Amino acid sequence: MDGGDVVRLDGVRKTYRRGAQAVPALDGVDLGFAPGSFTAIMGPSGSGKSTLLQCAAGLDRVDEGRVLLDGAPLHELSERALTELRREHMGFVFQSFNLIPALTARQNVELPLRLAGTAVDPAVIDRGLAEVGLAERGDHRPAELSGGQQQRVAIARALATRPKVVFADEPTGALDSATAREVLALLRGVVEQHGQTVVMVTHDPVAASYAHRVVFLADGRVTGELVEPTAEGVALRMAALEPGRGGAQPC
Ligand SMILES: Nc1ncnc2c1ncn2[C@@H]1O[C@H](COP(=O)(O)OP(=O)(O)OP(=O)(O)O)[C@@H](O)[C@H]1O
Repeated sequence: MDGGDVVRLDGVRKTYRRGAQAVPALDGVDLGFAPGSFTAIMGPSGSGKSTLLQCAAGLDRVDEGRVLLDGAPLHELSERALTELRREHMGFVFQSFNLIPALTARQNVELPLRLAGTAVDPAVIDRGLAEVGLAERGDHRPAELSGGQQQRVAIARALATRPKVVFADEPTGALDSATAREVLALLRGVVEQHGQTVVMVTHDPVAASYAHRVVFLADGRVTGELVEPTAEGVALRMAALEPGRGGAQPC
């Protein structure tokens, strides 16, 4: 981690209120994502993974600390400036694809460019669809595509503006394992071919093994990381973070 990180979190704290109760979701997180890196965020349920992604993307405000995108402090920007910055420099991929049902695959991929007021070059959209293996499917609506194909459209859409960083929240959570592997290989390929930066939250050790690095969270803190992870190595770390989930422990 250094000053060249695309995204940096420094001393980030975030506490939610549930009635009179304070729920600390992030409890002093220092983390950087280097250009061209693919990072998986893992941890037990409630450990703060989604909150970390939301804060890193400026979708949620931090209580303490700083979030920097290419050195620009997100926490100091107005909502309007944040929205514009997200449109231009961030891509998002979700578990449930979040495509617009009434639009074709091509129109879905074009959407971030249109929202950002950028001219749409049909050749660029063709290339984007071809890159995700959907050159022939541009005119199909989401309902006419399989789950894996829909997620490929979502990846092409996330990359349309050539963003600095793509945030993926459980991108394979709704896919069968063979399709999930294809989508993950595609994501890793994108990182390697275009030097894109991807930050992915996942529960799945196999999904995490496609990343260059896995960061483990527990109780809102970073508890460790694995570089060039294997699925087995990740599963072992997760078992240590989730006592009682392995089945061997007495009830
Ligand atoms: N909007 C909210 N209001 C109140 N508490 C919240 C809110 N969002 C998250 N929390 C709490 O903050 C903590 C961290 O939640 P978060 O969703 O970031 O965890 P997570 O690791 O993504 O969990 P999961 O794997 O179950 O999705 C949890 O205790 C959660 O209940």
